[in-house]
Amino acid sequence: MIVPTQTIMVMDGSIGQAAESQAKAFKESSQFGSIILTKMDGHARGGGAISAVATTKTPIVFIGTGEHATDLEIFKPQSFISKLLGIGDIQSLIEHVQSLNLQDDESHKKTIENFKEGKFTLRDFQTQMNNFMKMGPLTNIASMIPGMSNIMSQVGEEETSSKIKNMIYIMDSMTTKELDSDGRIFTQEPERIIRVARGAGCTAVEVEMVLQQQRMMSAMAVNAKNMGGPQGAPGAAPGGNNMARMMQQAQQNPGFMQQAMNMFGGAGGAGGAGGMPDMSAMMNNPNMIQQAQQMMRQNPGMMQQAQQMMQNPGMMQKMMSQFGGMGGMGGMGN
Ligand SMILES: Nc1nc2c(ncn2[C@@H]2O[C@H](COP(=O)(O)OP(=O)(O)OP(=O)(O)O)[C@@H](O)[C@H]2O)c(=O)[nH]1
Repeated sequence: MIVPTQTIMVMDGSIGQAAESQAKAFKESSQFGSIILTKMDGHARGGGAISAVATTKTPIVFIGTGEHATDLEIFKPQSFISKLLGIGDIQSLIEHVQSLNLQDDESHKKTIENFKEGKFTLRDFQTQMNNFMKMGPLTNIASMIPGMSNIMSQVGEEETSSKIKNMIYIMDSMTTKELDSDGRIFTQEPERIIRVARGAGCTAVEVEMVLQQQRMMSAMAVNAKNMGGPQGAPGAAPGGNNMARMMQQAQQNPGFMQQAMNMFGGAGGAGGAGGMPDMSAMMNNPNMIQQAQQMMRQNPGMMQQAQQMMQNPGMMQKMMSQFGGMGGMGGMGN
């Protein structure tokens, strides 16, 4: 004979307002002592659970975030409410980024250094993409960032992560010399693009997309440097406080995230997941978001141009055929 010491009600996070009546009925029949709210990894935000908790006066103890037994997390009211209100879960994001210990990562340090000097090489791009993949399932990350979960739901986890992986394969197929360059070497010797495409098992256009994105990032780096900015301030090492400050800024202006994502392609178009490297850089460089914001304010045309470029495959081809004389996106930000 089993004598349970604790009865738990497991409730699907997507149940909505039916949560109240269901919880009430269960409470009356089985007097449960706590609640587990499942499927919080999906689109559901679990708003109905609030009324379930209120009517039954029973706490939520865990949330389910996946299909495995290990995908149970301790329920954190603050995170839950932030997500419910769509303002992102800054605290979890900070903890997550900190848990990666990027400040001890040599290539990450080098990227930050380069960026401060107004440089952003293909290797920096590769580092950023790899870091982004290290952060775990993208939908989990997206749900922590204000305004980003909507965008992710348009593009989809699988599509986004496979695009990022493709970009990584492309950069993995580059030589040391190419990676450490600003990318112009590909403009001067276009046959390199063909070689990389063959190595990565993709088309030359896809390689050119990667190069184009790196050019945009590098234009940002140049702009950031020209504008000066506070990055030279002593103690401005990437870390908790700066992170918090940076994310606060993002939170105050959630539209910016969306703009940034749109700028690099958003849904549709071969540029699809292009927003990712940018997001990653922003998350890892506390000053970047500020500077990017400033830059876009000063140069609103850039955003439009970039958007058009990414959404128009014909334009890509035209650019491809013009290789030689092309200053590319890099010139645009100046
Ligand atoms: N993504 C995700 N899937 C979940 C979560 N919790 C449960 N699932 C999946 O949802 C499906 C249904 O889960 P069950 O535990 O069988 O649900 P149940 O309420 O006992 O179902 P019945 O016995 O049919 O009433 C399974 O495929 C689970 O793996 C979660 O938190 N996230």
